[in-house]
Amino acid sequence: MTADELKRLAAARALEEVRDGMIVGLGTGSTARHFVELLGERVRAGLSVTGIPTSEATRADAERCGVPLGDVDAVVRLDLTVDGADEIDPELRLIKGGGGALLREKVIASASNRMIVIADESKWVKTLGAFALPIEVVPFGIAATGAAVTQALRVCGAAGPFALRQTRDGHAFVTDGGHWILDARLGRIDHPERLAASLNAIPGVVEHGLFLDLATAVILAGADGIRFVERRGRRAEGALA
Ligand SMILES: O=C(CO)[C@H](O)[C@H](O)COP(=O)(O)O
Repeated sequence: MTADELKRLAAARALEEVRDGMIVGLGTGSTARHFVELLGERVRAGLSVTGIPTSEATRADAERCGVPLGDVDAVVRLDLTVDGADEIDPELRLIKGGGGALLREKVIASASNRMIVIADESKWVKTLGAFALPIEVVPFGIAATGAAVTQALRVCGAAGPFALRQTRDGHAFVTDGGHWILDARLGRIDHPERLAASLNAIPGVVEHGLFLDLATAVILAGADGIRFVERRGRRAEGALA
């Protein structure tokens, strides 16, 4: 099976968690897009849900698939968010933001009673950090913010180079919120909580791709089938080694 087929399998399993009347956060990326498409099929078959998209790209997908959308500015709490991830560790800590939607994804996940992450098994890692950590920053004062990020990474034992994310035509990639992204190639992140706190303390940093204590479950699709991993205590139950 291809990675894309595995992503669709994970998305299909997540659909089983959706109930009539739910307000559902719609993640961003190729795995989340499968979920939106499958949700659209269920809506056409009579399911009633209100979707809250985490990006303009997902909004367009949801509209194309006929998923009814709510007003994010009027929603206080969501029942469930289903989203993809770039890396997932055994404590269900995540790196997200490969698609550049980390800020809205985190806002929506934080306001959700449950966050289910859907992924093919290649996203499961023992230690976070092989995937470059996205750090969303305001363009204003970028040199000073960059220096503060360098210092934060060093203090947290995660020193590594970072680069401004660019579009194919060489311009700075601009997020839906009008910010830029620094992608930090750290190799491994031994202390994600410490690094998250240090980055959060930098005024020019809007958000970062470390999603800690947010995912309540992960649906991993692999060659051996689907694994539903739930986070009950510190370490997830049913986790891979
Ligand atoms: O965080 C994200 C977007 O900001 C995505 O969920 C993450 O990049 C995974 O993407 P994909 O499902 O395409 O592998």
